[in-house]
Amino acid sequence: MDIKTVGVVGAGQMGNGIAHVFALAGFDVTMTDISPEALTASVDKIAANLDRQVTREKMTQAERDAAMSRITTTGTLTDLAKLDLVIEAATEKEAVKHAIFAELLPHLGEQTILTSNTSSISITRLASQTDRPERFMGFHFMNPVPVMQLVELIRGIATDNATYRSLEAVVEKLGKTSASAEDFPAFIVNRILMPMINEAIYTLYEGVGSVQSIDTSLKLGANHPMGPLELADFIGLDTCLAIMNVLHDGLADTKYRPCPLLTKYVEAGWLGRKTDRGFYDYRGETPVPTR
Ligand SMILES: CC(=O)CC(=O)SCCNC(=O)CCNC(=O)[C@H](O)C(C)(C)COP(=O)(O)OP(=O)(O)OC[C@H]1O[C@@H](n2cnc3c(N)ncnc32)[C@H](O)[C@@H]1OP(=O)(O)O
Ligand SMILES: NC(=O)C1=CN([C@@H]2O[C@H](COP(=O)(O)OP(=O)(O)OC[C@H]3O[C@@H](n4cnc5c(N)ncnc54)[C@H](OP(=O)(O)O)[C@@H]3O)[C@@H](O)[C@H]2O)C=CC1
Repeated sequence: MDIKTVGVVGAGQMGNGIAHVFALAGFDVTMTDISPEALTASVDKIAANLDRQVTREKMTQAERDAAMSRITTTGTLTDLAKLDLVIEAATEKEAVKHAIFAELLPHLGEQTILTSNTSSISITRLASQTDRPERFMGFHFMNPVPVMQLVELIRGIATDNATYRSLEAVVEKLGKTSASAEDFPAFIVNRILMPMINEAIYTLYEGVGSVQSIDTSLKLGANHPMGPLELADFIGLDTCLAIMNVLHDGLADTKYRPCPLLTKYVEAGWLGRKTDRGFYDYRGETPVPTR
């Protein structure tokens, strides 16, 4: 299927990055969110990111304006129903995703490909709740979407080849690289990355190092662009905890036990950058470690 029109559900950090790269690649994008404020903030963020790319001469003003003109927003989820491709990028909670699909499905175009940007949840289980498991896939972008090269493609048990090939072609058109992952908890990137982040939080919890020493160690000792605690704040601690819970429940191995300190931060509502506080406090001019 030749995909031209794309719907994005959820205008958080991933939704806005996804809309950004699709609009820039020439797709018409419609975004929706339950929060009108999130939609406005998302469009502002895309505009600011594109402006920076113009300033740094990565694109022309005309390309920036054309990309912005391809993005529309709506508060009505069913406005996305007749598009070629829908990408669900709402909060990492299975019940939220099911509710979105349940509302959308009665209106969804027969040929529309439905995908989820989930970081960890079973694609087969999500697909089984829809009327189109053969045209349902995991379509996993990395954060920040405009910068990261990889997109994981995850087939559910029933996904057909035509759907897989359509999404492979879309990734190519975005100028990104796809990697195929089987449908097991957290797929490839997060199966490996998230236990590393969780272990960094245990290292903090057990007093082996401070926030600063743990992040400095991995940045300068392993050449990671961000320390694991800085990265956890960047991803969102609620998302990190949700992924660890999927790994723990899905693989039934205690090595995936979420660190109690991670749970405590989430319970406090300290979710990282998006709430201005996590392992660092972002309310001042420079981030200050909270432990
Ligand atoms: C949880 C999941 O399900 C899966 C995941 O996504 S896991 C998370 C994966 N992501 C990572 O591991 C990110 C690790 N961090 C990094 O790679 C880097 O720190 C970074 C790319 C985010 C920033 O790099 P940096 O060198 O410190 O910053 P900086 O020089 O300011 O930025 C580099 C470029 O990225 C752009 N950029 C940085 N942050 C951005 C953002 N949030 N949105 C858009 N563009 C951004 C900058 O504009 C700059 O672009 P140009 O090269 O065109 O000028
Ligand atoms: N953060 C990351 O690094 C990555 C995340 N992902 C995945 O992408 C998805 C989104 O994550 P992320 O962008 O970080 O999360 P955010 O918390 O930044 O954004 C989620 C957005 O979805 C909105 N939302 C919640 N319920 C609904 C609904 N029923 N309909 C429409 N919108 C809704 C939220 O609104 P409100 O705030 O009002 O609840 C919020 O604006 C998750 O599945 C996550 O696992 C994938 C790759 C990387």
